Amino acid sequence: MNTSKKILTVTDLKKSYITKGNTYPVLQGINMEVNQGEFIAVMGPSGSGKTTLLNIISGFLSADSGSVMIGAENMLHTDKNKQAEIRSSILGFIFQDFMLINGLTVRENIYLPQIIGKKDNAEMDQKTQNLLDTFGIAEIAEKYPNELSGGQKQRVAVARALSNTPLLILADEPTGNLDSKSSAAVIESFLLAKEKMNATILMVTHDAIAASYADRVVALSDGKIVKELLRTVEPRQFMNEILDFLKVVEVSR
Ligand SMILES: Nc1ncnc2c1ncn2[C@@H]1O[C@H](COP(=O)(O)OP(=O)(O)OP(=O)(O)O)[C@@H](O)[C@H]1O
Repeated sequence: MNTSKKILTVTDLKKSYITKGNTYPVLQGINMEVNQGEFIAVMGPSGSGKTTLLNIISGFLSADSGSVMIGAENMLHTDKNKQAEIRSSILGFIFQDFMLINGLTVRENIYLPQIIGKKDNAEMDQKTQNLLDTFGIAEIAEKYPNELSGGQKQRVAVARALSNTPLLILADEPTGNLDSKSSAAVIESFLLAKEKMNATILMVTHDAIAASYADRVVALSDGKIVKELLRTVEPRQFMNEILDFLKVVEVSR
């Protein structure tokens, strides 16, 4: 079920890094809208500003100007405490290296983000169990992260990111370190989250196969969005469109 409710609106976002007195513009006026239930891939050459964009959206990094509205909140004009509250209540994160807590079981890792929401224990237990079932990881619920395969870890990471029912999931190269089977497990998890929970996913990736399952590919080059590709065809065919496009961007730099 897709609605057209806007989850994220980025307007004229600019960011420069200053190194040894020199200013290097990285984001040069990014405009972008994400609707609830959309799966978006952000692609572009190395150094084009993808991670910088994700870090600003999540409030880990400040911007020079522009706005980042997440729901009704402007991430750029809230204090650190409010940003932390937004991160724990509205956002879900998936990192390349999973960031699971090694001393906690799979079940406990998934349970943890809910604690901040002050729900009752039975409700949190039930939510955790639902996520374990949805992502096919109930059988490994009592295992610890170092006892899991890469694909299993990533499925746990996706379940954990959904645990506090976030408005928006931010994923930075979630298939970056994975073999093709584990990458497929991640993408299946995203598609499942979208289908069953109407999750909204913004994924930074170099992986054209992963991106080919997105509803939309936003292509960054030299700090600007140079193209948006809307998926209207099957993933395999869409991947060819993405690869053709990326070739053009690399050559024109
Ligand atoms: N903390 C920093 N200080 C100075 N420059 C930085 C900093 N972080 C990133 N940069 C520079 O900003 C540019 C964009 O970096 P960013 O990590 O956002 O790119 P990216 O598109 O995510 O790259 P990749 O695909 O290689 O991960 C790069 O030229 C990088 O060297």
